Amino acid sequence: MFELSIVALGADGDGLGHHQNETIFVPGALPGEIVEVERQSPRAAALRSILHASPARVVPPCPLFGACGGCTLQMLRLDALLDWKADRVQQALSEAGFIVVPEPVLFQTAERTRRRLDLGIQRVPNGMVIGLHQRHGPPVDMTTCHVASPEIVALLEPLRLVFSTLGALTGVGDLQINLLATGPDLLLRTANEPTASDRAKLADFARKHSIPRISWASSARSPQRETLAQIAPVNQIFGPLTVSPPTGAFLQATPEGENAIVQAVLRGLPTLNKRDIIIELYAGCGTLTGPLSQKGKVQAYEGDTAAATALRKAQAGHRIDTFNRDLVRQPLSAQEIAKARVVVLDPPYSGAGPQLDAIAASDIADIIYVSCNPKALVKDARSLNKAGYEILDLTVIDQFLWSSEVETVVTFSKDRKRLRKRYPAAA
Ligand SMILES: C[S@@+](CC[C@H](N)C(=O)[O-])C[C@H]1O[C@@H](n2cnc3c(N)ncnc32)[C@H](O)[C@@H]1O
Repeated sequence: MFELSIVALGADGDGLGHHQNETIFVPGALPGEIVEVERQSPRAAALRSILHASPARVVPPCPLFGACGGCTLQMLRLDALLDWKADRVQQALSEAGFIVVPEPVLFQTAERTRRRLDLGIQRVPNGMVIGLHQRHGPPVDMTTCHVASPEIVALLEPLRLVFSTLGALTGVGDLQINLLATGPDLLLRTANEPTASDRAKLADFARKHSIPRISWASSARSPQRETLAQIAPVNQIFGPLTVSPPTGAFLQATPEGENAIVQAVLRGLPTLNKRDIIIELYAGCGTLTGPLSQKGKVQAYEGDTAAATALRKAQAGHRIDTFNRDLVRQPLSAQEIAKARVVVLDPPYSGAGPQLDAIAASDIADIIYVSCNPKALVKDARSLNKAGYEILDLTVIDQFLWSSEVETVVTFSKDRKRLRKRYPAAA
């Protein structure tokens, strides 16, 4: 056991201190605290007692705190959490080489509004556990939750009961819940295929609880999905678009978080006329495509075939052309990009990879980048910095309360007029 001064939070939200020239991570400790810890591994220690507490420390509101892996930062005041997320993003952009990083517009989602959850399922001797996984451990039964929408939490007990009767669920499984405009859309993953009796039970369950669709996929992460029951249409609204998303589709975590992202993207657009082309990369089912189509002609690119098909089906009558294209194997070339007035991209966690090089080389004036990973943002933003772009607008969004996840919308520009207007003192 030894004493440690916590000087910062690491990228995963663990307290970070230095001991005998080594950096040690302490889950549960906050910057400014002096703590007593016990070493668990060369780089990690367990918090044993707090000798001096941070003024930002609060009593975690959820009784599952400490067991459930979902809200590891619930001991931190929410405003301090948002400040930490904003600092991380600003530091990431400085690290990428930007000398001027504007103060971000900040947004934090409300409690109990999460509409998308990936839960673990585990059969136990006296029933079925459904919940978020412990850090590096099994799922913890989600008997209550301070982040998930109450509609989702209310469904968990009936799901435990029906799951405990399924032949396909002999051990562990996964459940993805997307709360769409039309109701909960469920995707169950198990190692074994559902039996005929499982299918009948889940169809009954769908009818009884007004669940529009329940689908199944193999735990082997196969892309193949099977609809077990569909009792009503499945839709989601993205601005002027009504899309029927495929089961398990990507959806922004909260409705307010989605709106904050959309508003930040629209704010980043240059003045457009009707003929101007907006190239949108990593479009998913159209979260941004719908609102963008009210501003210009959108060419939307998405790698997932099911998502691109759903978006294409919804595009009729709107200024949208959807393309199913893998942007790692076949990135848009600099010449293709140069046809647009602006590029909007919302890449996956790993960042934009080779696609970013072509964007940087295209010399397009304005780029709006939506990021869900500050580390990937550093790498991608560095290429844009080297290519001469500056930051016009920055928004930081916390839609994963009490976790280390953070979303960012950055508008990069080379348009001297826009930049002069934004930074008149520098002109
Ligand atoms: C963060 S999501 C954003 C989706 C959408 N913009 C939204 O807000 O709902 C990233 C998207 O990138 C897509 N994607 C991942 N890898 C890709 C690739 N190599 N090529 C094209 N799209 C890809 C995913 O299928 C997913 O829809």
